[in-house]
Amino acid sequence: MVGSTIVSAPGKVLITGGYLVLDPAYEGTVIATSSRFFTVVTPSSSVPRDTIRVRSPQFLEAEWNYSLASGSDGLVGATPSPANKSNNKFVEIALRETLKVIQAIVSVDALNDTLKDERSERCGLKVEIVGDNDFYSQRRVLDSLSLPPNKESLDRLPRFNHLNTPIGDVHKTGLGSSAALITSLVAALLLNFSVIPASSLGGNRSHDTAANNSRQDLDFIHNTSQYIHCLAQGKVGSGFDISSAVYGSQVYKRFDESVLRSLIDDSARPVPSELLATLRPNAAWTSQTTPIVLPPRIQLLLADVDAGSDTPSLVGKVLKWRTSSPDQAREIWTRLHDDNRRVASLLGRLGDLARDDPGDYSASLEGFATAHSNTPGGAQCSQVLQDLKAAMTAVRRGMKTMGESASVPIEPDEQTELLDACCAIPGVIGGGVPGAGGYDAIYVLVVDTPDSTPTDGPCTAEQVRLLWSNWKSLSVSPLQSRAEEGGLRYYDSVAQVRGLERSL
Ligand SMILES: Nc1ncnc2c1ncn2[C@@H]1O[C@H](COP(=O)(O)OP(=O)(O)O)[C@@H](O)[C@H]1O
Ligand SMILES: C[C@@](O)(CCOP(=O)(O)OP(=O)(O)O)CC(=O)O
Repeated sequence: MVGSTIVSAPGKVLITGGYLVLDPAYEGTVIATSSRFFTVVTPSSSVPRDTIRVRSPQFLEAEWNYSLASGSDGLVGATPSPANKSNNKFVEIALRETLKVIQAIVSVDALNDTLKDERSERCGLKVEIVGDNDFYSQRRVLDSLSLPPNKESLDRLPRFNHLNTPIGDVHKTGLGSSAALITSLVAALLLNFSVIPASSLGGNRSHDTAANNSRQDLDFIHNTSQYIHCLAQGKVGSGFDISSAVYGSQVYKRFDESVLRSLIDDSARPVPSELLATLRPNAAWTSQTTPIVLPPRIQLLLADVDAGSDTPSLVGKVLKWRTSSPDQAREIWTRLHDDNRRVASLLGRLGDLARDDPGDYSASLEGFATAHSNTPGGAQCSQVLQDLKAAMTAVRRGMKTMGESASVPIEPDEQTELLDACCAIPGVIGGGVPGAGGYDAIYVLVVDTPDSTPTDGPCTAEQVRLLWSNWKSLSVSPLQSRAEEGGLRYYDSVAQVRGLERSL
């Protein structure tokens, strides 16, 4: 096969369920973002034969070569070249383990046949990886251009902007770069070596059409990506990030970690047939995903507060406290569980109301956004909006209580002050600290005003962004991401992705 295989996977925002989702008894609601990671895989004569060359053109010193050679077991493995200037553990493990999985399905001859250029001569494999700007803090870039950290400045940056730094020095924003990277890379490799047909990924698909694509193939990509991500991270997390990268926005319940435990703990590293037996979709994978879509005209806003909390250390402390104070923890978990479920179910209810009576829905949103209780809107819809606001406030309170009880800054006071100010703006439904919380980021759900609607002043989203740019006690920088429902996507050519050709 000659030509590029291009796959993208979205980032994530866990709006409810932080910490709870680590336990299979509880779920989390995760929203996939419009910000995506793209992997482009091309058999190419510009790369020496028996070599995989990976480049991340947004970073300095970000080229890694891997030599392909058959080991004593007859399997083709990928070994990092000693000339590489740095390691990339996530990429290295993804290449090594995906190649193993591929060879459990296709012969070495078939694998080598794929590595041919347009003249049918043996060649190497070029792998290019880029992520949307939101995955990395752009503050330093904006500073160097003397631009303030606001939406207008970010809109001026090219897509897949070069960060002028090695990957290890970049500040992350919490959208889950490694999960989106691994998922897009694993999928692109499985497609390139014809283990999975491109049709299983679809194009701009919604959850409905995804159902028509091969769920089994998506599940296989999911299981393989979960395994590789756990191996690279050195732990089995809840996996909500990989799940949303594959299937899109959803209510997620984790898999039982025993399905991966022996593969991760096996220092001898499993052989391809063992890997395949576990990673092929089977009943041991117990995760549950229920697609979720934000209701029409409800917009997700995100901001990075650039203090960067360390998720593993927060998680360790919270889980330790949960074990040492089981009764108090159970009470908090139970209450949060109810409030989290209420948020998901009210979002679904709003979506139903929008479908059943769009006029009434719009009027209710207008009333909510302008805080005019006399705006003609359906009583039912207005009530659901108020209930959603109350449920989101309760979730915030629960997360704050969890943090205070475990002596961990899940929603630190500085964030509380900021979120309270956001939530006081008419049209803001609620907000919170995504995922594990800390000083990382905040999210806010707002009523969106259609461009065609004449407004007296700035719309809710603009008012929120104005608040952020004038906020003094924390440096708050907006992100550009919107909520999206979709997961993995396949593209026929780089021209289908705005800014991709220029960035490579
Ligand atoms: N553009 C990229 N190209 C290659 N590898 C990347 C890229 N962005 C991130 N990574 C990999 O992901 C790692 C970051 O993973 P992690 O610390 O888990 O962050 P996150 O919380 O964003 O997932 C980096 O060290 C690097 O190995
Ligand atoms: C605590 C958690 O439940 C949620 C963490 O969510 P984040 O979005 O904060 O995660 P990182 O990408 O690792 O920063 C841990 C988990 O579910 O694995």
